[in-house]
Amino acid sequence: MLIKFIFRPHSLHPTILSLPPRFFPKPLILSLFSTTTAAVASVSSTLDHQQTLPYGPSLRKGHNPSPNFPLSHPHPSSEQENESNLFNEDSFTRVFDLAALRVPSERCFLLENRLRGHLLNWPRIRNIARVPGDEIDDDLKDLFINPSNSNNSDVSDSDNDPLVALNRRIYGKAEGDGEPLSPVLYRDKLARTFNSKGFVRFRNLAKISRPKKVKKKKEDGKKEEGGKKGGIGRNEMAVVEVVEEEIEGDVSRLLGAEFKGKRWQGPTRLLLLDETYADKGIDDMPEAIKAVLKEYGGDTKDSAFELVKCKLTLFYSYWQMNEVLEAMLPNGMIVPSSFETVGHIAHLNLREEHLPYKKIVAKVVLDKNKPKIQTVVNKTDVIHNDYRTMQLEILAGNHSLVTSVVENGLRFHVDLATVYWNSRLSTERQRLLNYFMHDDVVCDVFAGVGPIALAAAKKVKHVYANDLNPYAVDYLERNSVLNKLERKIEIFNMDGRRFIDTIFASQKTRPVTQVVMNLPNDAAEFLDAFRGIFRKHHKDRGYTLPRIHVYGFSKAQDPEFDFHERIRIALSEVAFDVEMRKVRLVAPGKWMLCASFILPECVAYSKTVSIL
Ligand SMILES: C[S@@+](CC[C@H](N)C(=O)[O-])C[C@H]1O[C@@H](n2cnc3c(N)ncnc32)[C@H](O)[C@@H]1O
Repeated sequence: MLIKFIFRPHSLHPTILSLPPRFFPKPLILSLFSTTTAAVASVSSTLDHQQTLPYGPSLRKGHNPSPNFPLSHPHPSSEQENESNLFNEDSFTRVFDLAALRVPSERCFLLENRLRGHLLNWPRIRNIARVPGDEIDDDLKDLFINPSNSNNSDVSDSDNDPLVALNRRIYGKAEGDGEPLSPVLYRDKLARTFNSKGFVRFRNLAKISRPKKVKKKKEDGKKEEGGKKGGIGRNEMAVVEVVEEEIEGDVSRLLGAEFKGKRWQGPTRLLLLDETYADKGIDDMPEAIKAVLKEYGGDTKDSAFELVKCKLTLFYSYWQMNEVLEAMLPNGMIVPSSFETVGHIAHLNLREEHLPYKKIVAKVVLDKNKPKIQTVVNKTDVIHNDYRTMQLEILAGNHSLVTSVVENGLRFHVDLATVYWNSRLSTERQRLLNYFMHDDVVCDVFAGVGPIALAAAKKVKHVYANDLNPYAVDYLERNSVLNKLERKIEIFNMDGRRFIDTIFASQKTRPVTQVVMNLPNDAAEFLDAFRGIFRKHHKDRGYTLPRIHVYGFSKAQDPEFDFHERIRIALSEVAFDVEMRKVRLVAPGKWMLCASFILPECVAYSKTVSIL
């Protein structure tokens, strides 16, 4: 699978960055800033520049709650660096001050529609936020909204107003408003006062009787992850908090966070307003918002509609790969923002200029693509060995290069250290498969771990597959068993030229109708092996001439013509039709091509053969 690579130079204005100075390599800091401290833009200077910043969330906006959080390893990664020490994730925490409408939960969707265009609308942030204290039990809600409905036997007869009764419980006062009881006595009193169903009504009271759960500290000291999927909540990528004054004698521990004395307003939600309204008062708000407040909120003291200030905190996990890299790589450097994947392995192709930052880049790629990606590698050299295996350096994650890939409905086990695999060719392989018919017999000369051979085996009558690399043959065998295709495929481990001779010379093999030669660097040069393959047969017996699909590279001005020429030379024959197709551009000016043709009769029955 290929994840698109977008190379684009980034140009963070240095004075508005609120990242610690050590994000930048020293020479750059010296050339761009008069002092290193200038690089640490203060919260106020960040805000000063916010007008010039792009709309939407950005690491250059908001403020870092701990701007001086030291980065343990500021500089380009060295070989010894431990992944967890490369940079401090807390440096990427940004707090944004916002305004929000606090509305009753049951109305939030209706109002979300009505206020469209005035809401925050940031990627991956829901406009409707839940905050601690926005929910209450339905039973409690009834009690507050319709006090007269209350049939709670715990409400003392003398207390006609259930709120007063509840207040008594909260403050633990004895009858006659005596001294507050100690929490222990108070709890004891509550326990005795309630019947067995009492705890059902006041679930939080039941909770406080239980010992508090000790949160497990993660080994690496990181914040806990998980929680509600895609939503906003603590320990996730973002959290919303309402900024409000402290209420004296916080009672939330007794009756749950949702009960906040007079401020309690039933189940509510926050509708996060557009960032441009952050500092505005009600009067400065657009008419649509004012209308909602007027219509539903008014001046009623108990109204749940209110304009509140809140803080939206975005953590390291919120930011996308390119945003994090942009902040860390030196100004002007092209940000590597995509990679190829093979199973759990992300395969980078870093440029020379990225190499000093390769570990940082790899860690970000890993962090941002977990759990699918478990290992990040970089290709260190061009492929130039016989087996076409890549020279890879493991940069982050687990060190296993054995992975499993699903292609064309088949599963392949591959070890990138010892065998060839290229996910970019999956479309081409699929195209080739469409060419094959049920009664075909396919011969794959350079089969690798079997992406073409096994997919063909699923469709055609029989397959002969070969590879020179013993590791590839081993995986090809395993993959044939894994996909339950071992009966339809025969596997060989020999040089391609010898394999062609073996298959066509043998009396035992079935007549081959399709030949695949996918070794683009030099497959055309193997074509001479087809000279005289039917030399021992009589032409009139009507042997099927196989269709050959051969791949090749060309850097020529006219790549099709160039490749055609090479095929003609290899077969020593000029008069035959070749279907030529450009597969893909593998490097600037270098094409991969596929030529398909029926082996000319004069070549197959030639009396002169190539020397093996
Ligand atoms: C480009 S890979 C293609 C593998 C497979 N067809 C695929 O699409 O993944 C070429 C394969 O040819 C094998 N090879 C290289 N030289 C060979 C030779 N002389 N004879 C047979 N196989 C060879 C390599 O080991 C490698 O697995």
